[in-house]
Amino acid sequence: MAEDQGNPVERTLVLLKPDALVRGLAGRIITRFEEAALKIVGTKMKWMDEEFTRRHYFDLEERLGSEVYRVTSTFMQQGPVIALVLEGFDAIATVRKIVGSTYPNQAPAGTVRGDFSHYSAAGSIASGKAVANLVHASGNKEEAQQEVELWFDKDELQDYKTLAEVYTY
Ligand SMILES: Nc1ncnc2c1ncn2[C@@H]1O[C@H](COP(=O)(O)OP(=O)(O)OP(=O)(O)O)[C@@H](O)[C@H]1O
Repeated sequence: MAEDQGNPVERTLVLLKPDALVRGLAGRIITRFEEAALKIVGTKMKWMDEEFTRRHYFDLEERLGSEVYRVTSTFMQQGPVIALVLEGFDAIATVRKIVGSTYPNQAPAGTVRGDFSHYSAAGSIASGKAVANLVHASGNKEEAQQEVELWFDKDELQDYKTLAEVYTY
């Protein structure tokens, strides 16, 4: 895969957050990405600690304040996460579209967050909790590159062809 009408092949990072795993939704969420012909090129399971959470969400405190950072950091360390690197045309925007907006109560039906969750920022922060929104997905090119590098060594990423690439593109 090189380019599709000007759309470049991109790699993006997805985390299935602890709420996705404890609810047994990992397989169903991964299926949504596979159904959209996104290719899994890297995967691992990790229980994040404070230091790694800070590295992943390095700008969250500055962007959204210390309370949001505190609840999000606690939430992300409640259980293991599954990290995926997905590859495809326009993968960064495509994955964000499949995932839906940050606050599940605003995410349309048909998106992962809209279908499997319903929390709002206001309700969550009022009860001292993070927005349990099941997935993290890189927001833009720069973030995707930083996050893939943070989570994966080069030799942990695989190069192979899917049937869609062989037969469709
Ligand atoms: N107001 C809030 N109250 C509680 N938790 C919040 C709030 N805003 C954001 N969060 C948590 O912080 C995470 C990071 O927020 P960010 O603005 O980066 O959204 P996002 O890019 O959609 O989410 P993510 O980075 O997890 O993909 C959110 O996914 C959510 O879990």
